[in-house]
Amino acid sequence: MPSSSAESKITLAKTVLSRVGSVAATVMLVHTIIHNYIPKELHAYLFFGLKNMFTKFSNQLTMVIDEFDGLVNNKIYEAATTYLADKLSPQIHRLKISKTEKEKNFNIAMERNEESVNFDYPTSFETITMESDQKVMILKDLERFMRRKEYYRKVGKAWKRGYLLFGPPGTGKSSLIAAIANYLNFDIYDLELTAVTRNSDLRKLLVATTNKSILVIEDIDCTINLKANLINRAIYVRSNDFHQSESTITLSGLLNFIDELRSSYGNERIIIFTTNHIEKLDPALLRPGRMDVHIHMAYCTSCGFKLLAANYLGIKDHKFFKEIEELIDIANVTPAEQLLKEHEVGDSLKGLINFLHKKMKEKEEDKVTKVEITQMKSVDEKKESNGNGI
Ligand SMILES: Nc1ncnc2c1ncn2[C@@H]1O[C@H](COP(=O)(O)OP(=O)(O)OP(=O)(O)O)[C@@H](O)[C@H]1O
Repeated sequence: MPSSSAESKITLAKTVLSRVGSVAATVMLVHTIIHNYIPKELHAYLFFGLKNMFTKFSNQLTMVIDEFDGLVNNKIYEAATTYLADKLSPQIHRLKISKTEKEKNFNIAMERNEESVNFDYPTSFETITMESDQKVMILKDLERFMRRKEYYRKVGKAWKRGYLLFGPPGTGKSSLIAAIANYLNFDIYDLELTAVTRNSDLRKLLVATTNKSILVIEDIDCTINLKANLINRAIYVRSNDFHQSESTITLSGLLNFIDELRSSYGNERIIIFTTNHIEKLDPALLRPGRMDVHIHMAYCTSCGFKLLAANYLGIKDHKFFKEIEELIDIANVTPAEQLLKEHEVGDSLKGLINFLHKKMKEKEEDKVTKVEITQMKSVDEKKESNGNGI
């Protein structure tokens, strides 16, 4: 026979289940009434009211202080981080704050739930492999730019410089940006344009950046639809409407952004665009005054390989060098990553030789496929023209 305490537990469980059932039925009924009898336009207000009613019973209040207000820095966030800087470690991203009626102070509890990101990027001009003439040219240009504050003021131009880095993937464009930042001791602002939806937000972004900064827009050809934007640009210029609401960043918005950057005086700023396809860019973007210096990052040459081997492996010569140098000039590759795959110098170089042979084979196969496609096309065209001729 069940004991009386077991019986009371079963009764309690039944009561709880029946209450849950009736609450669920009520919720369903309310939901159906709202959807069937109340105009759609009033739904949002009604749900807002219900939500407010229920949150009155909650014992939690979530206060969110965002780092940015839109794209501009939020001063409250800055004040909060300054205040908390000496109280918290950088790994802490969530705080629980409480104060009971009897206590005088606020209690702050910490939650560790996010990884910190290491922004220490050790690339320098010493570790970048590129033609030495090109490296010297870039360094001279940067130094001249830094020296010329007075000159820019005198000629009435803003103290800015635009660089375009172009070349195949993996040829060191991002590494060169890091090297420039390290050399000048500038901050890098990586502008993720796909996250910016309006031209006006670009302007806010510009205001939010500090001096001594490098604004980077990577893969510019992929970021904005240049064809669509050419059309947008025409509309923009014709209507001369600076307040039109675009849903995406347009080429005209981007050009205005660069021009505004170039006309704001005082602070030294560098803007760098990168692309794997320079031929896709609008000439308006490339002209001097917008992009002053165009830097071609090419595939590694035998000379570049020697520099890379000296930097990465600490060697100036090796029995495998001859074979590598012969292959590398025709293989069109970027071998930096390959050299770091193995611990032993010999293994690294052997790995690179295998990689170069593989690339050469792929190139040959690619060539054969292309020839076959061209032959098939010409046969088809012949057939078509014969057919038409009948
Ligand atoms: N010229 C180079 N000198 C030194 N390291 C290089 C060079 N080119 C590539 N690397 C190395 O190869 C890797 C890829 O380079 P990086 O990301 O800079 O290329 P990228 O041109 O920006 O590529 P993507 O166009 O795909 O963004 C990095 O680890 C980098 O250190």
